[in-house]
Amino acid sequence: MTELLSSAQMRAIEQEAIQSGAATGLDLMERAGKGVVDAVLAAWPALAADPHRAVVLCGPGNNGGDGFVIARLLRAMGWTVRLHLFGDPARMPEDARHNHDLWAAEDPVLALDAATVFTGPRPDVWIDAVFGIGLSRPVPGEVAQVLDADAMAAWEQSHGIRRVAVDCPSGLNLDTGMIASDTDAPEPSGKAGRATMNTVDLTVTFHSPKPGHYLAKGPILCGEVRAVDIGLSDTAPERRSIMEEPDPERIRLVEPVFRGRAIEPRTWLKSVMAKPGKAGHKFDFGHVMVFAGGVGQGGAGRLAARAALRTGAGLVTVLCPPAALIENACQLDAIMLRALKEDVPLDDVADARVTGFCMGPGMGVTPRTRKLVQEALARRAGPRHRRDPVVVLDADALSSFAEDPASLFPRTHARTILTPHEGEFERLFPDLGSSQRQGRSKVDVVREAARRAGCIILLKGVDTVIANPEGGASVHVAAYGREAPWLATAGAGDVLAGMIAGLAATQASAGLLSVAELAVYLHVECARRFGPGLISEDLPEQLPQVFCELGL
Ligand SMILES: NC(=O)C1=CN([C@@H]2O[C@H](COP(=O)(O)OP(=O)(O)OC[C@H]3O[C@@H](n4cnc5c(N)ncnc54)[C@H](O)[C@@H]3O)[C@@H](O)[C@H]2O)[C@@H](O)CC1
Ligand SMILES: Nc1ncnc2c1ncn2[C@@H]1O[C@H](COP(=O)(O)OP(=O)(O)O)[C@@H](O)[C@H]1O
Ligand SMILES: [K+]
Repeated sequence: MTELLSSAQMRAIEQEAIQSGAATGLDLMERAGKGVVDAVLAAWPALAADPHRAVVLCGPGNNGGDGFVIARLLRAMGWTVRLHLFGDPARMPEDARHNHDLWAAEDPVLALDAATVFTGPRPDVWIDAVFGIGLSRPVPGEVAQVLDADAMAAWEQSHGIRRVAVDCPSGLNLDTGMIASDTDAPEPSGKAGRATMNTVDLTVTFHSPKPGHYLAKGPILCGEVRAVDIGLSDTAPERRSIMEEPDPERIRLVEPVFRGRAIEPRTWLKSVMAKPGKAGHKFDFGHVMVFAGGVGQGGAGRLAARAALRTGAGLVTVLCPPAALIENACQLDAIMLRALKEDVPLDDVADARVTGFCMGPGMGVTPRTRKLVQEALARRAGPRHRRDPVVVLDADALSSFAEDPASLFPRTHARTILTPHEGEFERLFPDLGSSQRQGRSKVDVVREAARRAGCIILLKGVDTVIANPEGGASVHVAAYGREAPWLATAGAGDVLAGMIAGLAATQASAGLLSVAELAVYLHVECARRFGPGLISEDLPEQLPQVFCELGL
């Protein structure tokens, strides 16, 4: 997992380095500028062969200061650089001002407006160093015009220009992934409130990536993200072991990376899953009960059940109303089946060996669903188990509490996870819904929801955020080479709920949040492995091959 640093954490680490005498602000700016130039040449080695043309856009703060360093380094390599500044040099912070002066002593500082920028010759490389973590309000109109997606069309063959952002495409908020003028939900298209913001090919950030590179519009705008080392040390770098829950102070990115290095995925899988390398009886790997709906409503539950079995649960049973028994019996083999009559308590059908409940998909939004959820949440660990059964609440199990979410929250426990999509999330947390965020990030609201609900919350999407009540949070993003648009298909969420239940019910020693992280990762791997044409039934069937390819 890579730790994603907020702007405030990044500033604190920088200040610590400066105050301790480890580096000066100028050193850091020089290393940042050099890091960008190196990253550009590494991304497009042909650019290193001979001098090219660059346009560098600089802003009034230290992001602009980085831009002045980049311009100077490219100039020293013989490049032709046109530099445009937004803001008053006299008011720039000291280090940025110093780099401005080094540039201005030899070359002009041009105005940053569309007329001046686009009347110059077509560059090979375009560097956006206008705003970074210091963005505090919407980008001013004249700058927005220059950064507009269509503006570059003023040059011929503009698609061939290599577009590079320093820290972030200017206008992107690195804490939230939103564009400064956004007031509400992230849109999938990258359309900003003002105009369509330009996307870049490469974003070079410093020391560690930031949440905004992965949340909301970040993945649409940033192209590829490279974090370059500028010699800062962090006092809290992934202090925890790989299977521990995240540090409440930090946000982590779900990926097979540990202590800053890529690790073999199997190391991660083995640390989270119970089965690899262990002998045991089927009951040693848990029993998941999945609740299915009535006649004609069983598909979602069956999908979840199949996913639970394929992820490694020793046994999986589908519970359904008696009238739906035949329908389910026709479709299930390895998965067991039991009828649950309307007036029968859960304890009558679930013995002490049940280690997980998956509830919601297809169950129906009914008082009966509410009652069963309450009964599942009241169950405690059986004599052979250390932990209470995991309870995964999805879909109708969540919507059944829409009228009175507060009646659910006192009953949840540490082995409860709610897996809403945005609509279900808004039903339980109306003030945290996507139209109510007002500058709060998806991580902020999921953390708040987890605190309120007293359990783990996983809010789905291209960016999936998982948080626990202590504030630990993870982000998984299906982007940057792991796109999975095939998951936008009915039932994909049911499969995810089943995967979480199946992994957690095995009584793996990793915590539930770590299990959920792995489930989300595997879910996307399954979709990517199958690719176009995927329907939800295909997802669990990919698991054996995905496990194999990940080295299990
Ligand atoms: N913090 C660190 O550790 C490092 C920071 N560096 C660079 O410094 C940047 C942060 O520098 P700053 O804190 O100076 O912030 P920025 O340079 O991102 O922006 C701050 C400046 O922009 C103005 N501003 C913000 N939003 C505006 C808007 N919408 N319209 C007009 N003006 C606006 C502010 O008044 C301020 O003058 C980073 O993004 C990074 O590029 C690097 O030099 C390396 C080290
Ligand atoms: N475009 C996409 N890219 C990546 N993941 C996606 C995409 N669209 C949907 N998903 C994932 O697919 C699942 C859909 O779940 P959900 O909305 O509950 O659907 P359903 O109720 O039909 O099962 C979630 O895990 C979500 O994160
Ligand atoms: K920038």
